[in-house]
Amino acid sequence: MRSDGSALSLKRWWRSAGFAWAGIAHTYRTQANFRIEVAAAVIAAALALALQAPLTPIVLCCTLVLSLEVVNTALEALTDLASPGIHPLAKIAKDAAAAAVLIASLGALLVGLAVLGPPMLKLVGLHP
Ligand SMILES: Nc1ncnc2c1ncn2[C@@H]1O[C@H](COP(=O)(O)OP(=O)(O)OP(=O)(O)O)[C@@H](O)[C@H]1O
Repeated sequence: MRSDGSALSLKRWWRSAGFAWAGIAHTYRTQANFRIEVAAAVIAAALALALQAPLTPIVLCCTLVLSLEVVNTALEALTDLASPGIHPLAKIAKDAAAAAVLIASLGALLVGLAVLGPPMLKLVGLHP
C-alpha cells in the first residue's frame, strides 16, 4: 500500500519533470538570450573548476538568471495570449519581466568578476 503510494508519487514527479523539461526545451529553442546565458554559465563553471575558484556562487547566479529567463518566456507567452494587440499594461508586463532578467544578469556578472577575476589575474601574473 505504502510502496504503491510512493511509486505513484514518483510517477507524478517524473510526469511533472517531463512538462518542466518541455518548458526548458521551448525556451532554449525560441530564446537566443537563453542560449547565450547557457553558454555563459557553462564557461563560467568551467573557469571556476579550472581555476579552483568557488563554484557555489557561480552555480547560484547562473541558475537564478536561467530560471528568470524561463519565467520571462512564460510571462511573454501569457502577455501575448491576454493582449494580442498593443496595450500599455502588456508593455509594462513584458518590460518588467525583462528587467528582472537584466538585474539578475548584472548581479551574476559582478559575482563572476569578483570570484573569477582574482585567480585569472593571478594566472597572468598581474596579481600578488
Ligand atoms: N502587446 C504589447 N503591447 C505593448 N507593447 C508591447 C507589446 N508586446 C511587446 N511590446 C513591447 O515591445 C517590446 C518587444 O516585445 P517582444 O514581444 O518582441 O519581446 P522581446 O522582449 O523582444 O522578447 P523576445 O524577442 O525574446 O520575444 C517589449 O519589451 C515591449 O516593450
